[in-house]
Amino acid sequence: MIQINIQNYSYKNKIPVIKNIFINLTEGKITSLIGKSGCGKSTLLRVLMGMEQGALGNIIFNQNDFSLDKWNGKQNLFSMVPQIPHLFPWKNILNNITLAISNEKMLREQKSKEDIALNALKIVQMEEHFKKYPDEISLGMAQRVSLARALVLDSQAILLDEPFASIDAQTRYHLQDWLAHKILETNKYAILVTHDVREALLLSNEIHILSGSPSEIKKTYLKNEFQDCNPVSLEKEMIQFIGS
Ligand SMILES: Nc1ncnc2c1ncn2[C@@H]1O[C@H](COP(=O)(O)OP(=O)(O)OP(=O)(O)O)[C@@H](O)[C@H]1O
Repeated sequence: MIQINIQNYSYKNKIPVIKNIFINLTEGKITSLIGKSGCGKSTLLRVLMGMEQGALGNIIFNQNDFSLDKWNGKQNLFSMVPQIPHLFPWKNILNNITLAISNEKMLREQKSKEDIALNALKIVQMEEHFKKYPDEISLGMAQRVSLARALVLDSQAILLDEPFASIDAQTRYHLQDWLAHKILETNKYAILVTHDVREALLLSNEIHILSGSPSEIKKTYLKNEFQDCNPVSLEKEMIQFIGS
């Protein structure tokens, strides 16, 4: 389990954006965060990535207690799959992945960076496209490459920031199902930020609703509580909490 405790975080203007965030992540499962635009979901992910510093709180993993005041971009517990995949257009798909592989990983696994990258592309079913360039693949395929890149970083947890937001409904449906299986198969922990209540209900083990100013967790839904509920009335209830 990864225990996340963010007491608060403010940008330099000192106005707190988030407070009292307690989240427990479970191996192989997806935990979703839902909230209004601007409530601080991406900020929360950026704090976990060590991209924003100065948060108060701690992260506990494998009996290690990491204080957030020492947390920075060198952390290797989390990696992120952004909403828009950031692939280098001048590198082919294979080299977009090899770039993310450290020399330590190569030595540890006794494999070339190319072999490690091809294996990650295989997990996301993109190995046959390895020679293509980012402008020769679809957005859904680019999202899978972005996930492969997160996988080679060897982080325990993957932070997914609205990964399906710009993808058409049919591809999204396919990728959602596929993603949940990959998280389980690779034993990763995952946080999914989404605006889509149905997506959260479909994929998550646990859903946290963020609202207020500063935002905090207003309501938590556990899978064993929501899996047998009527999805339409549950969706209505959640939307009310999102707006509160
Ligand atoms: N670098 C920054 N400096 C100061 N304030 C910021 C910065 N980045 C974001 N904010 C503010 O922090 C708040 C939360 O922004 P954030 O992007 O985390 O929201 P969000 O919930 O992810 O929104 P969305 O759903 O639209 O992506 C907003 O009020 C935003 O204006």
